Amino acid sequence: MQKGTIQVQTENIFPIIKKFLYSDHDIFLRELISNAVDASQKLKTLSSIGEAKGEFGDLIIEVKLDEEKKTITISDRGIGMTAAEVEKYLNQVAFSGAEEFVKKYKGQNENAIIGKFGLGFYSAFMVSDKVEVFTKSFKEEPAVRWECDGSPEYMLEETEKADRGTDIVLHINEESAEFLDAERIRGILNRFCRFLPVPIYFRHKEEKNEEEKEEVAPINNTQPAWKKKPADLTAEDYQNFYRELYPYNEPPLFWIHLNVDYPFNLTGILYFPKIKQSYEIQKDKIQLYSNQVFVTDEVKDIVPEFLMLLHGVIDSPDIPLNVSRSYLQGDPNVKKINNHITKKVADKLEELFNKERKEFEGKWDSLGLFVKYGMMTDDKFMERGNKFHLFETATNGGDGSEKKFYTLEEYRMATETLQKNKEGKLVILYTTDLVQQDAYIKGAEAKGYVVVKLDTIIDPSFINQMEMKWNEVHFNRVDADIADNLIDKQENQESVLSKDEETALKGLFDIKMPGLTMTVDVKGLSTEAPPVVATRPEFTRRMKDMASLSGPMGSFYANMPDEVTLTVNGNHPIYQQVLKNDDKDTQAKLVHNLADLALLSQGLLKGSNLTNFINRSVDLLGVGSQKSEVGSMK
Ligand SMILES: Nc1ncnc2c1ncn2[C@@H]1O[C@H](COP(=O)(O)OP(=O)(O)OP(=O)(O)O)[C@@H](O)[C@H]1O
Repeated sequence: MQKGTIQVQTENIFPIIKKFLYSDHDIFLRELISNAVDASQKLKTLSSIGEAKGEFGDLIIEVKLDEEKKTITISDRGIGMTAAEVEKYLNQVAFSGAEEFVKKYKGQNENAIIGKFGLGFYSAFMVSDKVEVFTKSFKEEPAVRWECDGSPEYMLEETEKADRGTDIVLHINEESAEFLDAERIRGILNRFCRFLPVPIYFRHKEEKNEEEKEEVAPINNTQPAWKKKPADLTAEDYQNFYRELYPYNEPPLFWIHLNVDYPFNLTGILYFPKIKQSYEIQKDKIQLYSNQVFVTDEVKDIVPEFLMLLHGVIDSPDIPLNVSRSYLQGDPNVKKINNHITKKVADKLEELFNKERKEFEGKWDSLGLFVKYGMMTDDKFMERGNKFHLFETATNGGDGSEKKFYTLEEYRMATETLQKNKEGKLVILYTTDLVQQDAYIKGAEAKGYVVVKLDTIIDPSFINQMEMKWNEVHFNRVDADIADNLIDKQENQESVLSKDEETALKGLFDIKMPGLTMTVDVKGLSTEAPPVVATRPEFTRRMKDMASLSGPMGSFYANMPDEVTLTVNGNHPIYQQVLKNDDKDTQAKLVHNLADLALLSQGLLKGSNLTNFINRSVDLLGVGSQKSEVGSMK
């Protein structure tokens, strides 16, 4: 057997690193500034344990753009490197001095160090023909200059440098000329470095004036709210931070401050935004940071799908950032983080619900969306959500009191006696349109039923899913049947019409109308109920609604005729007259009009059907008055 080490040819591997290390070239600046932050943090750590002596002064980082010389220089006042360290850290690709430092100084705030892989520095070659490093260690050793043109050969020599720290000079290559633009650099700094813990100043050639230089403010906020202790923050602080992140948004509803040390490291603030319209929902508003370095705002694999509606910041050094994104889903830390966030969000909602129910109800318009979405997509969250998911009543019940909110349990208690069907299932009555379904809501309320409002974009799917997930619950839209039949209790009603009369009446209502498939049912309802009620069976209506939301096949189904049931109230006095009318033509027209009125109240009378109704009504008015004239002449 033979064992050995695979040989890697640097000449071959170097171009690959340069080209494929990061797909996004902007990140060279993030990597080099992260190194400068690390160098500054290391100095603080060493000084705190007495290994670095003396004053270390202002640990600022400067980014200088020189358009004429075509250079970008990143300078720090951190620990610097000795010649030996340059050899070790910069000449060995994938040897991370950061990792070495973290291991050596475990327990000394090592989480503040960003570097991990020993590759970041090489991203400089993605945009440079040549990279120079001028560095002077905090140790009493001469400064050195390192130079490399991106080939595996480098140059290292002693040099003069007044201050401790490192200057990295990038000689920007031709293809990367875009980075010689001050606004472009400012944009990258704002994106990646906005919350780094060391002040960063951006200077470019135009600001030669020394006085002006003093006035330039750091581009970053070194102490973002999520890094502070919740106890040290007021509501205003949280709101201000939200405004800093999203200057154009309305103030958030509330927020959750995340702060975990174990078993993984996670800080952050998640905000619940105010949502006025469900179509406004924007995903991908959460920003992901690693040690205050911006990483991405595509958090798809890190937060549960339904929580992507939230806004804010998550910061974790434990999320493997440099690895391929598809790997994230399987990463155990990511899974734990996911579960933790879900739990925290549920905790917060439950706490608000228990402690400030009125306020919670007031925010239900926006909150409902998260809660429902969460309950549909995450079974663990559903268990929690059952406690604070609310049904809002359609109306205030006509007694001037406010609208009521019920949890499922409360709804069950309030309606149990009236709203159980013959199978013992609880029937939840809902409306999707307060105006359109007004008559039906009133009808149901008159019977003592509680109608709730489920009118948002996700409610149709929510209803379908909850019927499967909740036991013994059935949803019926309030116009799915006449009020008497909404809860299927199999109670028989007496009709004043004889069997023959019922058959005759049913025959009269056998009307054909384009775009509608009608079923007619003659029943004895109360004399006050309308003469005809049009209802759309829950099941077929739902199918059609769902179909209209989905692709081309969907629109095929959506264009199928509407299915309608006409319930003819045989007890209504009008039929005594209609049945006695000898003028068959007028009789047919009267019946047709009664059917049309019912369809009209369901919004189903359209196009030629509507035109016909109008013409027929005019006709009937004419016939009616003619007849009475004839009568009076007699
Ligand atoms: N500005 C600097 N000051 C002092 N040391 C530095 C500086 N830049 C780089 N180094 C040293 O060079 C090493 C290699 O840097 P590099 O960016 O390649 O890797 P890293 O920061 O360790 O990890 P990552 O690939 O995650 O960025 C660093 O760990 C550090 O020891």
